[in-house]
Amino acid sequence: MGLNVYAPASIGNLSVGFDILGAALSPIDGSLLGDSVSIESSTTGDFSLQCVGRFVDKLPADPKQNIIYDCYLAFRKAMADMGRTDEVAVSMVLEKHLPIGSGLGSSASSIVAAFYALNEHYGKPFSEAQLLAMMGELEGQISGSIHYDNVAPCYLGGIQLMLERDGRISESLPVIEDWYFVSAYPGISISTAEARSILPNHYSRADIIDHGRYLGTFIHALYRGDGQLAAESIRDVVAEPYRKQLIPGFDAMREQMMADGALAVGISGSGPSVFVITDSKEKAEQMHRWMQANFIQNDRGFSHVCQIDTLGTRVLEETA
Ligand SMILES: Nc1ncnc2c1ncn2[C@@H]1O[C@H](COP(=O)(O)OP(=O)(O)O)[C@@H](O)[C@H]1O
Ligand SMILES: N[C@@H](CCOP(=O)(O)O)C(=O)O
Repeated sequence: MGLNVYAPASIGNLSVGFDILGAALSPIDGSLLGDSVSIESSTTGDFSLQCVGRFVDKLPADPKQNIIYDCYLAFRKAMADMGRTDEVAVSMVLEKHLPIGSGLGSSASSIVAAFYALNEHYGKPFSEAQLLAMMGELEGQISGSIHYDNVAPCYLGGIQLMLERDGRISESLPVIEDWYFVSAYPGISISTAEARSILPNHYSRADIIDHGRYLGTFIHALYRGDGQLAAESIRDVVAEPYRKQLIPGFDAMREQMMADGALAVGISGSGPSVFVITDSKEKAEQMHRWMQANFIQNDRGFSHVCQIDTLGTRVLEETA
């Protein structure tokens, strides 16, 4: 029996919660914005990985350099640690729909889809919390330090707040139902590890106070269902001031979106994708068209009107 698992794109940080907030996204036109992984028992007895899809060309040529292979090794080791050593290997197919270094949680999407598929395939040996811990570790292997703000929303859906306590890595926050997100990827690549390395090691007291106030207000406003206050609190004093120069036209884009009635604008993850929040579908569609005409740099770029994906990672198809 085979399975096809889909893991949605995500916005790390949501501007106001560096490494501690993240949201999963679904395009409102029903298209899938995320990687998917198919899995079945290997007929040769060896592990195999085939990669297909629009953004496959920037993946490492050797399947054993793909993060999916590391997920497989980590999963097998964890099963061996629980005494399951005689399991049959698997054949996997990765459909790479998220560009690498896009700020849309591309590596997280592959990692989450792979672990979810492996767990389903081998009869769910691990709990949600155990899987999430493994996903975070693999994400940390890529970006240089463990951060759950992509893997958690990608896996669990919604807006996730990282608690990082034993057994409670992340918890869902309330979602503002009428928020539309325009998610625009300009078509160039930024390495997460490099975008982390340019950030300061220390911040001023004023920045720390602002950061605490904005994040606290954001979470308070979500629980009150006050979308206006929540959006006004989406301000980034930690990363955007340092990362925005890596994104061509960022300031002009922000100015235009605010003039067009955006509730909030920010960098998606470590960029170069950006997100815009509005409470009107019509405005979101107008902003999406502006992004297509003005922000996207080349034919690899794209823009989508999205809402929060509350489902998270799921099985799309089971085959006999
Ligand atoms: N399945 C995969 N998906 C994404 N990146 C992968 C995958 N396998 C290996 N990689 C490597 O991991 C790194 C991901 O870079 P990163 O900037 O963290 O991307 P993103 O921010 O999009 O997750 C790249 O060097 C890429 O070659
Ligand atoms: N919190 C991380 C998020 C990185 O997201 P990605 O989609 O760019 O991998 C960071 O800002 O470094």
